[in-house]
Amino acid sequence: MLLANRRLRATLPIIIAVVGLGIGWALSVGLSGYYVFLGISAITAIIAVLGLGVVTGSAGIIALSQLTFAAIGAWVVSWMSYNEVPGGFAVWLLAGGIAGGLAGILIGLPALRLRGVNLAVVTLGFAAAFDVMLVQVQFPGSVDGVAVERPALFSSDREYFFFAIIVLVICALVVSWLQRSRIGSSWKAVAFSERGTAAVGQSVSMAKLSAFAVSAALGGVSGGLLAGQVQLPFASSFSPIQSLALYILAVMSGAYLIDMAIFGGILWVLVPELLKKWGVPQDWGFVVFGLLGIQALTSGSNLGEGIRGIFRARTKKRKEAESALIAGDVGTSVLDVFAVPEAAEPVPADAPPVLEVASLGVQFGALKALDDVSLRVRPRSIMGLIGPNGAGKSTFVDAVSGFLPQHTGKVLLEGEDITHMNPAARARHGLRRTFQQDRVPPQLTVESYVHFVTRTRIDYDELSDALTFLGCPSPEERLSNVDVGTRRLIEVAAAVLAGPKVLILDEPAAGLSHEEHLLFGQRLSRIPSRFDTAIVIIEHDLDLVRTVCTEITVLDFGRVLAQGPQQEVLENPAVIAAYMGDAEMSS
Ligand SMILES: Nc1ncnc2c1ncn2[C@@H]1O[C@H](COP(=O)(O)OP(=O)(O)OP(=O)(O)O)[C@@H](O)[C@H]1O
Repeated sequence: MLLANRRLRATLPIIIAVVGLGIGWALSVGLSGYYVFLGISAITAIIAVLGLGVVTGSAGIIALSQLTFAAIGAWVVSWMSYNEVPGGFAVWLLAGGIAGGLAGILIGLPALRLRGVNLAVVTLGFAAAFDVMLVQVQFPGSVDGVAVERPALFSSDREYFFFAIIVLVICALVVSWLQRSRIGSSWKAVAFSERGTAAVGQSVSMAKLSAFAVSAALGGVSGGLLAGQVQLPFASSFSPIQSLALYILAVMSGAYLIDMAIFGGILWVLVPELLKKWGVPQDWGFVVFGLLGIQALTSGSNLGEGIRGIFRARTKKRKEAESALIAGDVGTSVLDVFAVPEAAEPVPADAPPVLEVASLGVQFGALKALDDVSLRVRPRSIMGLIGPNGAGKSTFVDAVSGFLPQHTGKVLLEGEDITHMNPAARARHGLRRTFQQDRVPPQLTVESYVHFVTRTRIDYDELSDALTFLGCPSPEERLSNVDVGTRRLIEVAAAVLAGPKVLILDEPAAGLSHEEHLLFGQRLSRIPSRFDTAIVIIEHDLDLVRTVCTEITVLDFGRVLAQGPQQEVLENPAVIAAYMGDAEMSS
C-alpha cells in the first residue's frame, strides 16, 4: 500500500502533465479566437509566476523584476527571429530562457549580501533602468514592422496556444522536479535559516543564485512566448509596475505550489477582463492585486497554504484515528526496531582524536567569550560540554563549526586543519552541528529534509528504521505538522544519517518532556558505535549528561574549568562550586 502510494506520488507529475496536454489540446480546438488569445496570455503569465514561486515562494527572496527577465527573453527571441538565426522558434525560446537565467544570476549577486527592502530596491531599480533602456532601444523588428516568426507547425493562434501549453507543461515538470530535488530543498532551507543551510554543507550563495537563475530563466521563457504571441512586442508589456503586481500575485496565491501558480496566472488575465466587462478601467486590476497582497501579507498565509491546510487537517485527523487503533498492537521497544549493525571494531585506547581544538579564543569587543579553550574528542565517544549560562558553550559550537571565523586557535578534524574552512565546507568534511533554535525548514517532508541534509538518497526501509529508532515520525510526514521538540529530533536524526565524523548537538533535547529526555539519552548513547560517529553534546540536564557522556568538559567564563572522565569531573570541587545553587548538580 505504502509502496503503491510512493510510486503514485513519483508518477503523479507525469500523469498530470499528460492530462494537462489533453485538456490543452481540447481547449485549443474548442475555444473561440478571443479566448484562445487570452489563454496564451494566461500561459505566459503562469510561467512568469512559476518563476516567482521559486525565488520568492520557495527561497523567500524579494525579486521585483520578473517582467524585466521576460523582456530580455522577448528581446532575444525577437532579435533571433529578425536575424533569421537557424534553429527556429523553439531554439530561440530556449536562448531567451538562458539569457533571462544569466541576467538573473547577475541580479542575484547583490542578493548574496542584501535582504528585504534593500534587495527590493535593487531589483525594482534594475527593472526601472531596463524599462527606460528598452523604450529607447525597442525590440528588433518593431520599428520596421517585422513580426516574430512562430514555429512552423504552430503558426495559427490555436496551434500556438497548444504550443504554449506544451511549453508550460515542460516548465511545470522541470519546476516540480527541481522542487523535489536537493536544490529545491536548499531554496526552502535558505528561506528559513541561512545558518541552518550552511550547517548541512549547502552553499547559501549557490542556493540563492540557483533560485534567481531558475526564476529568471522562466521569466525569459515567458517573455519569449509572449513575443511569439503578439509578434511585435512593445516595452509597455514589461513595465516595472506590472512586475510589482505579478510579485504580489505570486505572494498572494502561494506560487511555489504549481497549481497555485496556474491559478495566479489565470487571475492575472481574468481580473482585468472582468473589469473591462464591467466598464471599469483595467488598471484597477493592480489595485485588486494590491489589496489581495496586503491581505496575504498581513495574515501571514496565502491562498495555496490555506486550501492545503483544510485538506491536511482532515488527513491528520484520519491518521490519528488509525494510529490510535494500531497503537494497541505494538509490543516491540523502539530501541529494538533498528536494524543497522553495530560498528565492528572497538576503538583502541591510544587512537588519535577525531576532533582536536587547540587554544580556541573568541572575543566580542571587550568580552573574552572563549579564552584558550582546548579539547580532544576520541572516536565514537560522547563528550558533554557543560557550564553555567553564558559560559561560552554556544560560542564554542559556533567557532568550531565555522560560524565565527574571527576566532583564534586551531580546529583539526581527523588531523586535518579545517580552521580556515567556511561552515558548509566543514560540514562536508564531516563536522556537523545542530542548533539551539529550530532551524528545520517546515516546508519539507521528513524524507526530503533528510535527503537535503545527508546529500544522498537513503533506502526507504533503512530510513524508516532509523527514524523510528530516534523517535521521529515517518518519512512522509510534513515538518510543518510536527512540534518543535520533534523537529529537533529529526534534525539530530538527519545529521546522524549524514554519517559525520563528529556531531555537535546544541541542547538537542530542549522541548522534550522528562520521559522523552531519558529515552532520547538511551537512543543517543547507541549512536556512536552504530554510526561510527563521535558526539559533543551541550546540555543543561545533568541527568542526561550522566546517562550518555563518557567524558566531560566544563566551561566557565569562557575558560576550561575541568576536563576528563565523567565521574571525576562531576565530583571536582571547582565544578561543584561553579554550579553552586544548581539543584541538578547534587541530584
Ligand atoms: N554575538 C555576540 N556579541 C556579543 N556578546 C556575545 C555574542 N554572543 C555571545 N556573547 C556573549 O558571550 C558569552 C558566552 O555566550 P554563549 O551564548 O556562548 O554562552 P552559553 O554557555 O552558550 O550560554 P547558554 O547556556 O545560556 O546558552 C556571554 O557573555 C554572551 O553574552
